[in-house]
Amino acid sequence: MTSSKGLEGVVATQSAISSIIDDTLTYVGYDIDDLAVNASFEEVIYLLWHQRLPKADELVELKQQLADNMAVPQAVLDHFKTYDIKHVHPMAALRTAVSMLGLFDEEAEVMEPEANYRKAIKIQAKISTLVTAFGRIRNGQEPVAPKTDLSFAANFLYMLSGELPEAIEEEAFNKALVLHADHELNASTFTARVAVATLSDVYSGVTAAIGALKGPLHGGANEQVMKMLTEIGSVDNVETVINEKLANKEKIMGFGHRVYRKGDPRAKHLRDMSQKLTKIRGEEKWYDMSVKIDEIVTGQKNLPPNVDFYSASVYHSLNIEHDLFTPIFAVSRTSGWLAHILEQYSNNRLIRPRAEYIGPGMQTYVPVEER
Ligand SMILES: CC(=O)SCCNC(=O)CCNC(=O)[C@H](O)C(C)(C)COP(=O)(O)OP(=O)(O)OC[C@H]1O[C@@H](n2cnc3c(N)ncnc32)[C@H](O)[C@@H]1OP(=O)(O)O
Ligand SMILES: O=C([O-])CC(=O)C(=O)O
Repeated sequence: MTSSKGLEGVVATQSAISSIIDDTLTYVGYDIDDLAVNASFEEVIYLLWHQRLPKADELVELKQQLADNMAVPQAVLDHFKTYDIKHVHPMAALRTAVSMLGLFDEEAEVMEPEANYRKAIKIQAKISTLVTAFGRIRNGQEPVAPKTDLSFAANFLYMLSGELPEAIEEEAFNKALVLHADHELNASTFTARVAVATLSDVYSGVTAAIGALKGPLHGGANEQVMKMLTEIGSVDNVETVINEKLANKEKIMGFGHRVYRKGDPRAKHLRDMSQKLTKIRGEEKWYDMSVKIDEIVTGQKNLPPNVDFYSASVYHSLNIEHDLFTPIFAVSRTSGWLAHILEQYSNNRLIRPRAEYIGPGMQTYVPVEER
């Protein structure tokens, strides 16, 4: 038995949700370049969950269902006040909060497809409320109730800041949500599928996925990108700092990918938004620094930026606190996780690979006093 480290190149399941072929990403056959320019996040949610775009009335219905389900139990919000919130990573808080949501859902253990679909709506609707409420409560502010006539993207920004977003902010945030929604069998989606393939419940699947997304080699990289940009501080410092990191064999966050070779097709959309938004904010340095880092890393290492690189300066330009970047990724990717969870249930088999054993051969037990 031989193993593939990190399961590289292993095809572990079939899926009709998204595909990456020759560096082209599609959701249900729609090119991400097309969706990024034209689709609302709500349409993408429907697309991923139903494997087709919604008709007008179906979209209205989904928006209404999401709006109707945004409130979270007060006890879950109160839980944010039971620990030292300023010293807790928001992804850790989100992981626990989503798990807690399951405790208040009387259908949590009901495994009928209709009940699982209802849970998908509830989780997708409530995750925005959780992230924005966390962001406010830790700053001593009260959570802001959603405005049900706003889009998913606008509502998130409204609930976070308490102010209605400008059109360009809503457009940029919607695009970011669309771009992050699904990505074939990435680590967190795989985690979700493994969890529910035991026929565990939907909340367990999403909670497990949040834990996997949190790490800096996956979704956590966007926060680390902003940390790096902040540490570098100015365009003049880029060359020295990046060359030193490369010489020390340090990984540059936001670069490289297990699957893409020529480049991540999502990055250019985020790059364009970063350019636009940093200019509007009068903070072009974040974009300029990012471009220079990109030139060096891509030029020297042939490692193009991934989705996490330019999203950092986009979110920063939307006045979002840096440790909320990964929770925002989770808000979007929840749509993909849920699509994969529903797909896994619909044609389930336990996921249980093998390990190539490399430990000692057969040994004989020796009592503790004789060792
Ligand atoms: C949404 C997402 O999850 S996108 C990915 C987000 N993560 C990051 O941006 C973190 C930085 N990137 C990385 O760590 C990696 O590129 C990953 C985790 C994305 C992919 O990892 P893998 O496919 O396992 O590649 P692996 O880590 O083995 O790297 C292969 C080689 O490229 C190098 N490399 C890969 N990424 C980077 C990087 N960002 N900076 C510098 N070198 C890198 C490795 O050091 C390794 O070099 P070596 O062969 O000389 O040892
Ligand atoms: O697919 C991956 O390995 C990581 C990634 O880009 C994503 O999850 O969006």
